[in-house]
Amino acid sequence: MSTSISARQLTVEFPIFENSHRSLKKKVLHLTTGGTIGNDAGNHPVVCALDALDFEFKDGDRVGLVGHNGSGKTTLLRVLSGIYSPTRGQLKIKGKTASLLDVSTGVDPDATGFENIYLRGIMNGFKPSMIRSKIDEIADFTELGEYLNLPVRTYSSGMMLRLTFAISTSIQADILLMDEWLSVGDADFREKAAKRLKALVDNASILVIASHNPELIDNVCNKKLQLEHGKIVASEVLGQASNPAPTLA
Ligand SMILES: Nc1ncnc2c1ncn2[C@@H]1O[C@H](COP(=O)(O)OP(=O)(O)OP(=O)(O)O)[C@@H](O)[C@H]1O
Repeated sequence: MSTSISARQLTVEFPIFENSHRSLKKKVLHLTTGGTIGNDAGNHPVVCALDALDFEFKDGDRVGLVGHNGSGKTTLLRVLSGIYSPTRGQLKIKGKTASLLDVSTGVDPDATGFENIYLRGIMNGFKPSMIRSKIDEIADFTELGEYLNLPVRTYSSGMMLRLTFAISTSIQADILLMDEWLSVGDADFREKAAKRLKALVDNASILVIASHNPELIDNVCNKKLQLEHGKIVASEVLGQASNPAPTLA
């Protein structure tokens, strides 16, 4: 089965629970950032974060989402990952999706590192036997040793990132979703993490990444979609992506 993502008139609106929305609307009307403030069919105020998007991504696509703050990049990644449902329109996804958005979401601070590896596997729908087969590899990659037997609330932020990065990148998927290129840990770990991430990206059929770094988009992507106020305002085919682990500022 070939991997693909197809959107027709894909729209995501967020209701605004705010009494003074009329004055709010006036205030934000002239801002250059953010989705458009309007009303839904029931005349309730909403932010239109994605406004009737049409696009098609196929095998081999490395899509870079660019645009100003609040233009809708994260909302698009979240709707592709299933965190949000479209308010209107259609979204058809063929293939298994892995999301590297919000990698720390769902971590239980009172559970140990090992238990968190297991819990995340269950949340991702894996059978216990499958999780057990991956645990050693994930544990080795973190280099956290005996700390994996301690509750993660005792971890430093760098240790926590090692764990969540190792867990999130242990799943092979057809479609990979990223909000900026992940870069974690101290110098040695960062190099190791970059290799692991590159392997994951290379093996995915489709990559969709949002970034404010033009160099990253040029290095990694072969398509660029520019969003403004929740709409696609430009779509560009880039040169052949060389797909290296990018150097980040
Ligand atoms: N949960 C939410 N509730 C209400 N409005 C939201 C919510 N999430 C996003 N928005 C609005 O949707 C619009 C798009 O936001 P989004 O986070 O997708 O932008 P972005 O392009 O990822 O921005 P950035 O580059 O700053 O990360 C913005 O106007 C934002 O205020």
